[in-house]
Amino acid sequence: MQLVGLGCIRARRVLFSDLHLDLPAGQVLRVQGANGAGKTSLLRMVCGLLSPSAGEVLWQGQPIARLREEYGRQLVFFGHLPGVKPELSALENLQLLLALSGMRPKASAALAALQAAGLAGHEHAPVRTLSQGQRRRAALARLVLSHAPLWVLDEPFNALDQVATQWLLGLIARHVAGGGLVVLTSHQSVTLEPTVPQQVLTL
Ligand SMILES: Nc1ncnc2c1ncn2[C@@H]1O[C@H](COP(=O)(O)OP(=O)(O)OP(=O)(O)O)[C@@H](O)[C@H]1O
Repeated sequence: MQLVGLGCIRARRVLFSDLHLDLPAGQVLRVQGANGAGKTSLLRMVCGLLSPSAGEVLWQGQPIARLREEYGRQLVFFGHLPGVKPELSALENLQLLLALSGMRPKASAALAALQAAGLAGHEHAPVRTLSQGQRRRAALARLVLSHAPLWVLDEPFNALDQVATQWLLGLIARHVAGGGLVVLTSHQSVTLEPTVPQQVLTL
């Protein structure tokens, strides 16, 4: 992925401009900065959810604005809010999230992903009955099954305990080792495994 001369103006305020970055596969880009610096705005641009004020995002050499749905299938976006439906169970939510990205895994695989996310015993409970951290674990479980090469994760460690944090760090390390690309923000001082190639962008 390349960011080419990317600029962002929101509410008449320039958040960043002329941002150039080369992001080869097999690494993590960690975006950091103060509240309101523009981290989420940048992540939304990377996903094609927000149009840049200037410049463009290239994926495999092509502007993402031209790739549209084809690009959407190549990425997983995990936003600030976990995006799970409270009335559905953890299993149903996971199956729904995967179906939206064109995947129909067997129930056994989805159950195994939830168990890997530490939700054994909660697979069939409505998500509204789960804690904040458990809800986020349920939403993050899709990363276990996803084949998308690009993960865009906005504050993925929020509300996660130590065990879940280590689990997610392991998932990220495995994804990157397999040639995936991860763009994430985090206010927590979470340390990626030392083997994970990392770039840091401060806005
Ligand atoms: N929908 C919107 N319309 C107009 N301005 C917005 C909108 N969303 C965010 N902004 C403004 O853009 C700026 C950057 O917001 P953004 O969410 O990208 O920051 P952030 O770095 O992710 O912050 P935080 O660390 O608090 O999550 C803020 O000043 C915010 O007020």
